[in-house]
Amino acid sequence: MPAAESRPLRVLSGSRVGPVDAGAVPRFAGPATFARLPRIDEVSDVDVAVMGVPFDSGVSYRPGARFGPAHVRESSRLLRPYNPALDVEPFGRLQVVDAGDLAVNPFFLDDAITAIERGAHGMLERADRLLTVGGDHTIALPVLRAMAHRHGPIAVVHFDAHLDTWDSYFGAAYTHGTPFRRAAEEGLLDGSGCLHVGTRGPLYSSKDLTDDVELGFQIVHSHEMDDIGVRGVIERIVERVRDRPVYVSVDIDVLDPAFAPGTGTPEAGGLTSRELLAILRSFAGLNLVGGDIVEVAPAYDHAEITGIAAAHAGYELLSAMAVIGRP
Ligand SMILES: N=C(N)NCCCC(=O)O
Ligand SMILES: [Zn+2]
Ligand SMILES: [Zn+2]
Repeated sequence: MPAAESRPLRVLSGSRVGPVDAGAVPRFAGPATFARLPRIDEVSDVDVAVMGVPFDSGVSYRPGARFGPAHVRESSRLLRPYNPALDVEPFGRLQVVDAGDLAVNPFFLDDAITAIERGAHGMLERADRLLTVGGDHTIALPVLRAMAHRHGPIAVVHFDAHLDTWDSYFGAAYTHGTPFRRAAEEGLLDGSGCLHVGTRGPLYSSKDLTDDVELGFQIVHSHEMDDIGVRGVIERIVERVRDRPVYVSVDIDVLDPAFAPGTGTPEAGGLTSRELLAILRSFAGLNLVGGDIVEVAPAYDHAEITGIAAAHAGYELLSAMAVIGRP
């Protein structure tokens, strides 16, 4: 191994600029980008952009997901270039960049939603695929608008303890509990290809479930993990999504609070991080066009447990995209 001073500071692979080399610059040094990837202004071509959306004005309970993007970046410093589970170097296959944070209005929610849609739209003109890091789940609606603009109505695999197809809260239509109802109403979703995974906990009434079906969703409940296992869940997803363009929305509260305490609306009885990562990894066979990781609220996190789970979820999604993009 050459002395640190003579080594390039980044892992390079052909024309791709990868993460800062942890053998040259200690991984705890320097400003955080996702997985220590280059900033978008440091490269010319972009395959996948990771973009922060620090916004939590749509929450119904604990606030704090506005600090999610910075926390997930900090918690992603230990990710390494090679993913043995998929036998892929995601950042060698694809040019992945950190596109920084969108600056959105924390006081006027309508303004914020417009800005997020515009920001996602602009990013998709530069990058083939977009992974956003929230932020509360409200942000999925404007991102889906940008995705549907590009791909047409889209299949959504939605990991969450919650349905997020509720109608309104205190008369407000745009909240973190309503993005997928609005998306269905706006015709953004392919109603024959959507499903929730990890749903659990008390609802407001049984009508929540009948409404949800009418909006085009199937459900793989959290407790079904015990009966059908990871393989069974993957089969259910693949059967539903098939070769449709698919958007993967990961609300970190899909994990049990033991694996993700740092979130705003925690529910007992969730997935393990191992289960979630295995399912995300399997998406290497799908037509994955984008995704989000939302609801990380660092004030309730300890030892970066939630941040690390979110960082690894992002890494598996990027790895799956890299396998799909393989020549
Ligand atoms: N999207 C998240 N995390 N939560 C939605 C919960 C809405 C509710 O409390 O009814
Ligand atoms: Zn949610
Ligand atoms: Zn949730």
